[in-house]
Amino acid sequence: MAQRLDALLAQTSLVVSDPQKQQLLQLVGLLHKWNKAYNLTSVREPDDMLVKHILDSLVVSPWLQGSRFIDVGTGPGLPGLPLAILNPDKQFVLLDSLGKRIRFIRQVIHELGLTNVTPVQSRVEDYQPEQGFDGVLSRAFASLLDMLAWCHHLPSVEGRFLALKGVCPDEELTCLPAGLTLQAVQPLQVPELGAERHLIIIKRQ
Ligand SMILES: C[S@@+](CC[C@H](N)C(=O)[O-])C[C@H]1O[C@@H](n2cnc3c(N)ncnc32)[C@H](O)[C@@H]1O
Repeated sequence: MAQRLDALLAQTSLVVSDPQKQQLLQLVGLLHKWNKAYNLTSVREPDDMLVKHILDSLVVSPWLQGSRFIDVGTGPGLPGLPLAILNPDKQFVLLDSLGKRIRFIRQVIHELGLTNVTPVQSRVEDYQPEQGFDGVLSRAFASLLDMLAWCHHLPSVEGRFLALKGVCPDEELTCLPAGLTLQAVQPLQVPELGAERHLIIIKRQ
């Protein structure tokens, strides 16, 4: 599994230390183990998890600007946990409404010794942070327009939405809510995924 991770990372420009690789492999191990009882993801095989969950999350890292991020509808911590492992100098709130997913994230934090992750069990609409975030991350959470409606209170004045999507949601991009503007549609290359990925970056006007 370690060689497989190295081979995948070699197809990216990401710089990942040996301890970080170890933590990513531990995360896959825990996902695989807990998935049997908790049904955390439909991706069952560790090898598939490396591509579809770990690499698919890590490729967002170059677009993280700032120091405080929230991953809404994080499920079992995706993309938040891989990004937190790769960016120990940044803080990540991982939010989901389901208790069993937050319990899994707490276990990962404990076993990997992560100090930059805060799990929160809440519906995103009800969550009122003391401070806005530099980035609001989402993957497989909701339609773009629903996500923007439910999360409008989360970014700081300069903060941005970073939505990880498959095919670019062109139609939704033509009707963004007032006060928001499209900053970029960034195609992402996920090694060996064989599917389109895009990062939609939206900021305040
Ligand atoms: C399809 S899963 C995606 C999980 C993860 N982001 C991923 O990419 O694998 C969507 C997650 O959003 C959570 N969710 C749905 N509506 C929510 C809401 N209003 N507030 C918080 N979490 C929500 C669900 O509990 C679920 O874990």
